[in-house]
Amino acid sequence: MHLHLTNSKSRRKERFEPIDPTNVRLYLCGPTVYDRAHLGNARPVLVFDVLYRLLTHIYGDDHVTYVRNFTDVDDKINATALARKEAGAAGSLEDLVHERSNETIGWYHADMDALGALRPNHEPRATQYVTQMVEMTQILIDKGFAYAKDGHVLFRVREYDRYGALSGRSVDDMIAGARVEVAPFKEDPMDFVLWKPSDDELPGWDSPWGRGRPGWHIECSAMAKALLGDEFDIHGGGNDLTFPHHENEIAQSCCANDTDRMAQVWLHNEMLQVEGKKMSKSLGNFFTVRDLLDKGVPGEVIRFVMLSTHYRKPMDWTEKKAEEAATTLRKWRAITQDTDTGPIPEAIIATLSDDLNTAGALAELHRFAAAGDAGSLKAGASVLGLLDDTLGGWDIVQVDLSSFADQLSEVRAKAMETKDFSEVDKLKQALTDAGVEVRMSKDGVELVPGAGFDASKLEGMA
Ligand SMILES: Nc1ncnc2c1ncn2[C@@H]1O[C@H](COP(=O)(O)OP(=O)(O)OP(=O)(O)O)[C@@H](O)[C@H]1O
Ligand SMILES: [Zn+2]
Repeated sequence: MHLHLTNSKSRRKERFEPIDPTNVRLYLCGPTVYDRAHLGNARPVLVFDVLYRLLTHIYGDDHVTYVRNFTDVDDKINATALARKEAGAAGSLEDLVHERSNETIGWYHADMDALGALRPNHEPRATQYVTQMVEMTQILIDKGFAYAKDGHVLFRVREYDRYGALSGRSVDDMIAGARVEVAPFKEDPMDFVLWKPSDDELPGWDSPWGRGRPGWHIECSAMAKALLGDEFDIHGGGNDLTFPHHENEIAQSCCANDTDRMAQVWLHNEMLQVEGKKMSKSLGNFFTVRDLLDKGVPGEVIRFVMLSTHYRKPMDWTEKKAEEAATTLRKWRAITQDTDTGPIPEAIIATLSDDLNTAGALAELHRFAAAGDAGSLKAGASVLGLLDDTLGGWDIVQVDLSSFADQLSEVRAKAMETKDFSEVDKLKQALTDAGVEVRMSKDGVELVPGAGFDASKLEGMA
């Protein structure tokens, strides 16, 4: 059995052969740490988490190196720090910038942990690799691929004849379709920034081109090189990063390192959407992972919903999907409660090896559940990071809601006679507050625990 992945570079599903099977190397572009992650930001993390789990299963725990960076050089981080300083916060601006990044990284860890995403082997912060970024920029200048002008350093896109190969577009097409900035310090509007000057009061680093800071793209090229080498196996991110970010990473790395490729496989997830549009900060159509967790949706339910659509397809988050996931997980948790994990079923590995078919793997788990094969269910689920004892926020106490349904029927019957519905309303409210959906019809009362169901809120009421 072999792992196959769709390589964005060839636009084909290819058999995966690691460069070095004793050290399979992955890089995922991480978040810019200026604010809470929205649900869309969690998608690449969960896709890579399953990939990481699958690769460690195939090649061994100590034979996979997974790097995900933090971009902690950013105007919005600086803006928050400045606002805090102006509001009288203690410490230098530099301290406040650092404080903001640390705070956001803490949130990110808490949120992704709650989704059961394993921590990567390395989580470099851009600010720790500025020396390497300056070095790489200097190499590009020395080779004629970049030039310095007015405190800026720019990459000369027309010098790299393979530019555009990843997205399969010509430079001219890309210029036509992109918002490329024309600036007096650019030889060509297509050229992109490797280094730019920094204001005196903002964070900056000394460089041969004056005090400044790195551009976003060079950050990933330098961190990937430092931790994974000149060429590595799989590079990923959302497909919104293909152009220009990944195209620029390839240009920088290949030209600086004299290589034909940066990564052998480029893996891109499709977008999480809201009414047909990418969920994004700039469109304002987002909610955060924390919003959902705070509403009582267990991390495991979020994870299940995200994995129920193949990573190369766009998807929506819906309440209905969350309800269904919660129902399934509650059932599976009940089945596997006292079960020892069995051997990992081949069917799960085979399905995931077919381009990370997570939806297919969930269908396999449904089959194990239907057949009452609790050992395979638990073992198979572990590769997807599900049914894990460490996943919190999840009430697995099996409550019998039937006594509440009886109670509600009784009070309702009484209220029909007295015409005083206050007791009915009170009980209904208590159930709703505990995350139970109350359905009343003339045929009776039906109670359905929702994704945010919290059994502890019903204690002492029956
Ligand atoms: N709606 C989405 N669905 C799936 N992945 C997404 C979505 N939005 C962003 N991503 C991915 O999240 C990761 C982190 O991206 P980044 O920090 O640049 O996001 P951001 O700038 O906070 O988000 P936005 O794109 O909303 O402005 C990237 O891999 C990006 O491709
Ligand atoms: Zn990147």
